[in-house]
Amino acid sequence: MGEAARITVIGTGYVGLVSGACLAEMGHQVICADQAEWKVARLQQGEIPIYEPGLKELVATNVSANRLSFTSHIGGAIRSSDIIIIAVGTPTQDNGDVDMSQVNNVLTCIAANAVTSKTIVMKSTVPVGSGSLAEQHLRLLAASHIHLPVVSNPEFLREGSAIWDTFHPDRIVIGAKDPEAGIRIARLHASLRAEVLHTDRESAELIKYASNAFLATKISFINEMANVCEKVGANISLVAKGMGLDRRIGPHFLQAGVGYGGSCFPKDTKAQLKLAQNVDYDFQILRAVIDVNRLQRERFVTKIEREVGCLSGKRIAVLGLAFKPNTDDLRDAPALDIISALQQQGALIQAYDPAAAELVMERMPDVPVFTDPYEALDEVDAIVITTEWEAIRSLNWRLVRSLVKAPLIVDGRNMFEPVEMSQLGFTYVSVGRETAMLAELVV
Ligand SMILES: NC(=O)c1ccc[n+]([C@@H]2O[C@H](COP(=O)([O-])OP(=O)(O)OC[C@H]3O[C@@H](n4cnc5c(N)ncnc54)[C@H](O)[C@@H]3O)[C@@H](O)[C@H]2O)c1
Ligand SMILES: O=c1ccn([C@@H]2O[C@H](COP(=O)(O)OP(=O)(O)O[C@H]3O[C@H](CO)[C@@H](O)[C@H](O)[C@H]3O)[C@@H](O)[C@H]2O)c(=O)[nH]1
Repeated sequence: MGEAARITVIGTGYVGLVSGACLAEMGHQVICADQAEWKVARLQQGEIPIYEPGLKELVATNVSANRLSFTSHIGGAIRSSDIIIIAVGTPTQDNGDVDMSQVNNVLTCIAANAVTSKTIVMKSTVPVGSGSLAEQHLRLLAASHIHLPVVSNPEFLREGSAIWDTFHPDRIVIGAKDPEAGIRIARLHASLRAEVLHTDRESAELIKYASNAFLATKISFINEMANVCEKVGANISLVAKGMGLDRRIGPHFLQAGVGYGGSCFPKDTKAQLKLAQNVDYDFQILRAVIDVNRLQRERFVTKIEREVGCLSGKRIAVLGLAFKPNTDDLRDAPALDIISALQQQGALIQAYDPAAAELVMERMPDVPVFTDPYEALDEVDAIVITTEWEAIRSLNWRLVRSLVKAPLIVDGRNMFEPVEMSQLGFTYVSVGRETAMLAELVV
């Protein structure tokens, strides 16, 4: 391992908490600071405010080893560290511009509290040029003898596998104007055997948006292919498999369904589109990616209507509410839009999610959410699957068949083999495989 560093991570959300705990595990001395006192209080009591597999254990181990602590006294945390990692939120505003207010508040706080020079790491996803603006902001506010170089070190972790991703990154991107600051940040990750790409700061900032935009493009592309499959009687699972075997394409992010959600792809694609507009460039592909993703949710609701008929008064079980499995994150979760659309047409929802139930009850108090999936399935006219949780895959589907009023499954994540579900007595409708299913049955 390289030398242990004294680090403060500001923002203890999905990224800050995971990064802080992982850096502590790598041997560094880490303070996680957040302005949300309730969050810090829970963390100090050993509770984890989010659901992320393995995080509770990782935090506990490093707190016990005195390498990790939590505070809401951000100034004190800044003063006692040499490296400050910014991991606060950068939501998109209604016009597509990135809301930098959380980052700017942190910068002001750093300038006010830095009595010695420190390296500032921008881990939040920020538009190109933000690192340069941040450095100017700090230079204006901090004492003149204090050196506060800003290094861009975008984060690529996925929720649900965030710890694995942090310890096994495909690459670590470091964008620095001050080469020594860049090397200092690269050294933090010396114990990981990962490729480190040193770039200028602007390129590093853009790599993050470009990566998310490209992954979102793959998803919208495969969803459009799925829509074509439905019209021509092909099976999108086989089409994706055949495409993915080409090493130039690769098998990942070709899972058709209700489209992408979450805290990143929706906001980062919109931000990138706006960023291009701001420099007078019309990023046409990205506009289509965003439109296709919105339409994919609407198409899915239409598909449910087509199968169920008039939705008024119909009981619908919606299985899986978080935007993806293994997280409780509901930010831009397709399930929530789909539930609202079904409710607008008079459907009576019975929802289930293994991790996000409590959060949904807070956010949508009129939606009954069950923690026992079988209760959600009782006497329903249709089952709608919106997130591919293992807990849903491993349900006793024979038992489910006996509980429901009508044996109809509309699967927005293509979780099952159509033939197997048909053999269990269900009418099974998924995305991009409907006609292919009929063909298989005929054979
Ligand atoms: N969630 C992901 O999977 C992911 C992955 C890669 C990158 N990112 C990027 O990382 C950044 C953080 O995302 P997140 O999902 O962790 O956000 P989040 O909303 O979960 O967490 C942000 C935290 O920052 C705290 N905060 C806000 N202003 C503060 C301030 N002035 N001082 C101290 N704390 C403050 C909030 O209380 C909150 O706990 C965003 O820019 C996001 O785009 C997110
Ligand atoms: O083939 C696929 C793959 C994903 N999805 C959906 O896409 C969304 C995002 O999934 P995923 O990328 O696994 O999760 P995130 O945690 O949002 O991670 C993305 O966003 C993060 C925040 O920027 C980045 O750090 C990650 O690299 C990037 O994968 C989810 O709704 C998935 O259901 C699909 O519909 N089809």
